[in-house]
Amino acid sequence: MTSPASAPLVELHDVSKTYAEGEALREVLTGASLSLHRGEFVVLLGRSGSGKSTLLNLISGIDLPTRGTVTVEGRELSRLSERERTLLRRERIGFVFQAFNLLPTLTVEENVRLPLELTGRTGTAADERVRELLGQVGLGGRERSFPDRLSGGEQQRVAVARALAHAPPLLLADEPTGNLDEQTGRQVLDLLVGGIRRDNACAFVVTHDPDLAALADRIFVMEAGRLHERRVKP
Ligand SMILES: Nc1ncnc2c1ncn2[C@@H]1O[C@H](COP(=O)(O)OP(=O)(O)OP(=O)(O)O)[C@@H](O)[C@H]1O
Repeated sequence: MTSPASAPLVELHDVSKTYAEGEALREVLTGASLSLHRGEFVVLLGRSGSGKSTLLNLISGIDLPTRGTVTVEGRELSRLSERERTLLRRERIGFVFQAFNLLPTLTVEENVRLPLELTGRTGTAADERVRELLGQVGLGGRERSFPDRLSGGEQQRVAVARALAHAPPLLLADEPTGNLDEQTGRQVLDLLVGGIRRDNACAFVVTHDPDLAALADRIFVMEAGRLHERRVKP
């Protein structure tokens, strides 16, 4: 039997996803299998429309597969209620999106605090965590700014701090450096990789960025709905 320490964090077994397009059915993901473990930084490459976001949505339980199984920390997502999937996502997964997705009416500090509040963590320990994270991403002193006062890079750094706030074992990112210049992208990347290494978490990151792919422990490529693992040079 596999010991809990080495059990995969995420396991996809022969997963397919079909969407209805008018009368027709279109399979956008075919027979995808994959295991992700804590401590790994894994990159997903692939052309536009190849099925990368679909895969992220299935891993996070936003969407369910047409065939096959998706298991997160030993829980098969299709067997959970919608409410259970929402809680699992909130407590065990952090997200970083290309478009930052910060809440515009909340300050920087409030944005980062949100995942802690949603998982019932308040008080001085939560305050301390928010302060520490904002320091780590170089935004100490900007706590009370609103997102629209920040540059794109600063907003993405807040988004990284927010995704890491509740120390989720799984971090999903959809082109986290897509809107950033090279130097700022690199900073965001270092924060992301540093954060998951510190927390012994796993990051699964969709990107077109070769710098990001060069840091990966493993690389997957999506080609027209089929997932392949690419050898990474030692
Ligand atoms: N809800 C849906 N209903 C119908 N078709 C969908 C739906 N979601 C995605 N698709 C289709 O599935 C295919 C894969 O889309 P997906 O968003 O996963 O690709 P992607 O690799 O993330 O693309 P990009 O890099 O452009 O974001 C596309 O052809 C898309 O039109």
